Amino acid sequence: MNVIETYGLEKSYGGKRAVDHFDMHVAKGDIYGFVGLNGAGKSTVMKMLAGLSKPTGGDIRLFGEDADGEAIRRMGVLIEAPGLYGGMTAYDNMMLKALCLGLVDPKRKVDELLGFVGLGGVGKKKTKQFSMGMKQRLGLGLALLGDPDLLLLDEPLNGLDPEGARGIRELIVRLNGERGITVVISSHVLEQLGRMATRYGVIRNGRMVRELTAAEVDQECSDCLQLSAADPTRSLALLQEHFPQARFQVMPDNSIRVFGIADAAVIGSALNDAGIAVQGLYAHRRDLEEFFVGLMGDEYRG
Ligand SMILES: Nc1ncnc2c1ncn2[C@@H]1O[C@H](COP(=O)(O)OP(=O)(O)OP(=O)(O)O)[C@@H](O)[C@H]1O
Repeated sequence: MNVIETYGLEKSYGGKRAVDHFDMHVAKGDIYGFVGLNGAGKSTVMKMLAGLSKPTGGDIRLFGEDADGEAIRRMGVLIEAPGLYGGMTAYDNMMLKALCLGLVDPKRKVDELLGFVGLGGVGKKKTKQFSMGMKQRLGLGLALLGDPDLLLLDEPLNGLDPEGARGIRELIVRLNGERGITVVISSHVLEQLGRMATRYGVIRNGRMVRELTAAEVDQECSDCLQLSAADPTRSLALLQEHFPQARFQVMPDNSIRVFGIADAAVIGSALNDAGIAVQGLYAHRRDLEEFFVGLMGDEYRG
């Protein structure tokens, strides 16, 4: 079952489309890594999903139904900086929200969640004295107060050092594994995202460029051979004909990446036999960052 589906979602600000014909699919149990360059539209999408901003077009379905107040209540949200009262303790911040939500046993819930996010021992310290990592942990605790089935986390790793980012990642993985919570997380920290995401969505200029599973990303990042040859167009046609089982990608500099053939010699000799001079042929490993930067930026040519 898909927990989130959007169809042709749009948001315009003063005639400019920030989100444009945007289709998204998040399955139950996913940790969905939502990636895009600055200004691509991630926060705008998150705000619409959370019911904080009204779409100017398209539809949102949550938990298989039209997005209404009931569906939104099943969601925990951490968008931009957590809204904390700096003069209050972590406990009081949590308690205030728990009371607003009308939780049955707020004290027990607040104690349990503060322990879960690793803030059980912060005592009387005011949140304005918290480190960035502590603030994000508390933001996560606040988002969890209503026992959500779905968490929307917009840049929860922003401003965190690697240790802080790892701590938040471990909490997200536990929430997903132990409590079955579906998570949508936007982040520029691709290295951390790569260690937890089960599915990815890539947004560029307000549009979904591609959705793919972690296994598909692994495959895209697999080893390949990179080839520079005198006549790239002819080389590509020839290789596609010779090696129908392989996959090819033409790069912006007209080099060709070859996936699915380990032996460089067979490629070299196929081109040499056709009289095409090979200028370079070497093994290349594409990492997660290179893959996503290619998809997010304008240079991607698929
Ligand atoms: N309230 C607003 N009024 C006008 N334009 C807006 C508003 N909110 C967002 N935008 C514009 O919409 C576009 C998408 O912004 P958004 O904040 O959703 O991007 P983002 O992918 O979250 O970027 P970042 O990673 O920098 O947070 C940008 O061009 C932004 O300037």
